Amino acid sequence: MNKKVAVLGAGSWGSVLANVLVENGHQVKLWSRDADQVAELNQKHTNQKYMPDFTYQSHLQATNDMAEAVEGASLVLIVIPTKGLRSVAHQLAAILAKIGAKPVVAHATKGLEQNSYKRPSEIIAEEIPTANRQAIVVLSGPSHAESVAIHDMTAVTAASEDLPSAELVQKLFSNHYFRVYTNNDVIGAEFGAALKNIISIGAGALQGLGYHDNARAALITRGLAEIRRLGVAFGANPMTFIGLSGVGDLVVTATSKNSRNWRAGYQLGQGKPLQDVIDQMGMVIEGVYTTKAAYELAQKRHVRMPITEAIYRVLYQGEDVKTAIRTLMNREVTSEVE
Ligand SMILES: NC(=O)C1=CN([C@@H]2O[C@H](COP(=O)(O)OP(=O)(O)OC[C@H]3O[C@@H](n4cnc5c(N)ncnc54)[C@H](O)[C@@H]3O)[C@@H](O)[C@H]2O)C=CC1
Ligand SMILES: O=C(CO)COP(=O)(O)O
Repeated sequence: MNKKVAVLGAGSWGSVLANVLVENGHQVKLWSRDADQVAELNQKHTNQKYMPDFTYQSHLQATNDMAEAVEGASLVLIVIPTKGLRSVAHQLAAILAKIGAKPVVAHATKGLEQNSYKRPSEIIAEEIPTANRQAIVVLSGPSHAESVAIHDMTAVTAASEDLPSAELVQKLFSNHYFRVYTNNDVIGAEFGAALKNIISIGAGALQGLGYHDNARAALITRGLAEIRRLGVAFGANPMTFIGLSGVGDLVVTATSKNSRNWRAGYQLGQGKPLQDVIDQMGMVIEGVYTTKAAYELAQKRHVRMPITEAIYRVLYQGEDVKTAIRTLMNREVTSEVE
């Protein structure tokens, strides 16, 4: 089954996912807004800013023209940071309406929109009318671009309310190193994906301060408890949080130096100012923004998220990381299961 696929966003994850599809024999057009990056991808098959030292398949074609990328595609996969997702979905909607196309639209974005607290699939659903798309599919799970690029064994989830659409994504992506499961819990998949970024910052900060294995395990486990609480409050299936898009993604990002969120947390733990961390990363640190959205959402819904609250105080109220940890540990003791 050879299909035409458009991938919108040529950062580390979009470009590597596009490369997987090319390796699977599909015709892929990778769109980027950056003309220089497109030229580099087409001429040298590299993407130095986002995937230094990696060489892409020579059949991977990049373009600066979104309409050219989308023409004839059965699947359009959007891999843009949450902040830019709405504007890209808006541009895509205009093109789909103009050419009268109706592809499956998937995304691999992990975050919540500032102020609206919308999940990525909600943003896409608002921007692209059903006349111009099939169901929306969420591609999520433990998957650092750097590991997928070197064919590390990877398992992820394609979540959609529409099983055939999830199965299309599953079929297009699955191969000997990349295994895709389906799931119908879009809400759970998206909350797990967004909120693990917050805990990953915390895990990095602990390591930056010199804490060890027990501290990391405690943070991951109690972090998962509050991720689940918020997700379930919005209708997620609790079981999703023990799956790939839940604990799976949490473990990979809270234990890996490949994680931008972990690296950001590590530097914060070592005392570097947040703005310097953001400026020097050169890639999106979704957790910085998701922390604010999740904190506000939890306050509105009266969901307890003590770790998220602590990280919010560090990122947005200038609290010292050590003080935040002390406050967390000195809270009144409680039952594990609530
Ligand atoms: N890097 C990874 O290993 C993984 C990343 N993700 C998620 O995928 C999403 C994208 O992440 P990365 O590829 O890592 O980001 P990145 O920082 O490497 O690249 C982002 C890309 O999006 C483009 N972009 C940003 N705003 C835009 C806008 N308004 N219009 C057009 N293009 C825009 C940038 O030019 C860049 O090409 C994030 O939500 C991230 O959490 C998910 C799984 C793995
Ligand atoms: O979501 C990811 C891996 O599954 C990527 O995490 P980072 O954004 O922390 O790099």
